[in-house]
Amino acid sequence: MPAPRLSVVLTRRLPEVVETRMKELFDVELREGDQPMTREELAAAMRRADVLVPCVTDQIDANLLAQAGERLKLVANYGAGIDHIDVATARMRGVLVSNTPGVVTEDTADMTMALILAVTRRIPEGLAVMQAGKWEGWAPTAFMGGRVGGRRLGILGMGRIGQAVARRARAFGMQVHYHNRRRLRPEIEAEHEATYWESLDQMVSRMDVISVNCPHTPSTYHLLNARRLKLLKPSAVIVNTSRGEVIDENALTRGLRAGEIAGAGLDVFEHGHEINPRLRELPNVVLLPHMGSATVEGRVEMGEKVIINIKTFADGHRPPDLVVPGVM
Ligand SMILES: O=CC(=O)O
Repeated sequence: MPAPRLSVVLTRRLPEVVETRMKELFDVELREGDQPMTREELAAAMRRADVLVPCVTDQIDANLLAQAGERLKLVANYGAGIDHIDVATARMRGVLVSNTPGVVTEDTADMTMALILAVTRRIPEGLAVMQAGKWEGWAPTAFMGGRVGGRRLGILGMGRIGQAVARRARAFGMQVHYHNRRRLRPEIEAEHEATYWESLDQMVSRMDVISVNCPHTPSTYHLLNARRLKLLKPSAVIVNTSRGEVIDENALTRGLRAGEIAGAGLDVFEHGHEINPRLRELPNVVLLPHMGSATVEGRVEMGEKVIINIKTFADGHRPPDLVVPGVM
């Protein structure tokens, strides 16, 4: 007799091709609307599923895991970041967690570069003038931004995405610097022509652009706190396509308002989609709705990764993208 199909509950709508493939393979429960589940709905889903497929908008904390049913065996996250999942508690309760690394790398690095260009070249200001029908023609001193070529880029977190940003930045003529928990192997560092800074304080104080590309973990929470933000040159720009919690958003907002920081490009925020309203008022800030990995190709590949993780688990093996507590 074939083994019963796994019951898989999706907390959000996924691209259609992903949902269709999942329906062929598993006993899938799709979400009807595209609103995130409430906590009650999440708790109920975790009681009836063998596998839960959440994403960044779902907080899978110890409290919810304590309410999970006996049958919940795998949380197959749709996304690379797993800071919304209490992986250690899950593991203690015998629930595995997997994610979708790798497939978000290039798209997120593209978005990082787009933000660097948007802020330094004042693209949103130009767009606003055009959309308002207020352009009065070319002028020698209008919309002067800064040239990215020759600027020093400090990458905070030189993992897969940080290195993909480095490749792009060099193609734009930027000088690449980085800070990482561990220094890269010499041949990788040479490949990126990157300068390593052991001291984050020193790197922050010398860069023209800082790009946040490290995951959010207890040790990176507010890594760019009020004290470090004060070290930035007043001409410096910060971009963040990783997680908002790495920057103290209120301190950043104060610094931008006071002219102590020249600009920011933010795709992620400290409190999900609750954004410090003052950020929206600033002309030197480009805000995006967490769309770093949002390409059709990327979102389908993320779904394919989720499917491979579930299928491998269903076949009795360790999911290839198993998240090990404490390793991210
Ligand atoms: O933010 C997106 C992800 O974690 O994949």
